[in-house]
Amino acid sequence: METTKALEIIPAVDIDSFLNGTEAEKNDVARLVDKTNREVGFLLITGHGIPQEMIDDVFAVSRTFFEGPGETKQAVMAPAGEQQGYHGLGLSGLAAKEGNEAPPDLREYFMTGRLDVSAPYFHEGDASKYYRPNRFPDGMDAFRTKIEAYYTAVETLGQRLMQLFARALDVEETFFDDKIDRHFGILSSIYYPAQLEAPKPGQLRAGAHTDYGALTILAPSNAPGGLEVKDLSGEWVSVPYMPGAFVINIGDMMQRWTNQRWKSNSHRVVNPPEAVAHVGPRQSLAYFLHPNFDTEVSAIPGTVAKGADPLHPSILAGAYMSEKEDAIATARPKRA
Ligand SMILES: O=C(O)CCC(=O)C(=O)O
Ligand SMILES: [Fe+2]
Repeated sequence: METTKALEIIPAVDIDSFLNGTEAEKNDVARLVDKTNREVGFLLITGHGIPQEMIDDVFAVSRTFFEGPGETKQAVMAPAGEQQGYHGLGLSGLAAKEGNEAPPDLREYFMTGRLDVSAPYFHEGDASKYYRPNRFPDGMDAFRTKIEAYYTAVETLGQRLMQLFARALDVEETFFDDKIDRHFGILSSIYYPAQLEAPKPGQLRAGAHTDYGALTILAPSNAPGGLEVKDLSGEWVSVPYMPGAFVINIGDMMQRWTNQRWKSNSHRVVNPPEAVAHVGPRQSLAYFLHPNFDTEVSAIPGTVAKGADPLHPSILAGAYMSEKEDAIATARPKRA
């Protein structure tokens, strides 16, 4: 499908007019966001204020890490059941979350959580499960500083996007503020290697899945073998690459929060065409915004019709996450 057609399904929104605009401009952006989130749950945003150079720096330090010595990666491996740290090639598959049998995804990734988890809140009760300390490789200072700077930038953008979402949902713009001020958002720097051998039948760079947080801020790179999302008729559409734009999508928790008014849509990362598969890797940066672990996710006022019951019971964000993680753990794909 050509880009213009794809942009009708997944529109590009300049959010500068929300961040710095008049009331009328803010409302225009909010209306468009509401429409898109109802229909496809994916949009592109420009005017977000994060310089391309900052994104490119994270791609560069990440590439050095992923293409560097195996020992460096092993040393910061995330232990089973933990997110922070390195996740090796062929160890996990996103399709498993949906209960689908599939060979492991053709990707490796490095995950960074909240930068400062020293306050007591992050250690009370179950909390420490969601707020683990980060695991950075020794002697790679640029890797750490570039990732941390980017984490802070997308963390702030995520908070502003939640304000935009609140406006789009016709609640106070600050509605989500105290529900995400101690979020357990996590940044994944993902590396999809060049494919020197053909993938196994059914094997993808990332199998079809939905994200489970509130929203995802994705910085893709312009390499063949990219992101696809389901359109209204259930056909896969390539998400267009637009320099400087982020892809924003709704996760399962936001779908629940909006009583399914907004769609947490299925997406996947396909393999590159065979002729260019060996040429190089694809990289992306995905920041998953998860609310505070003790935030109650229940239908937002106005999303349930008069006299109707909410479609889902209320659930704590942390408990919801654990449920999903357990489902993945029991459905781990077979090693290729
Ligand atoms: O790399 C991408 O473009 C998307 C990755 C993704 O969907 C995920 O990690 O949840
Ligand atoms: Fe995803």
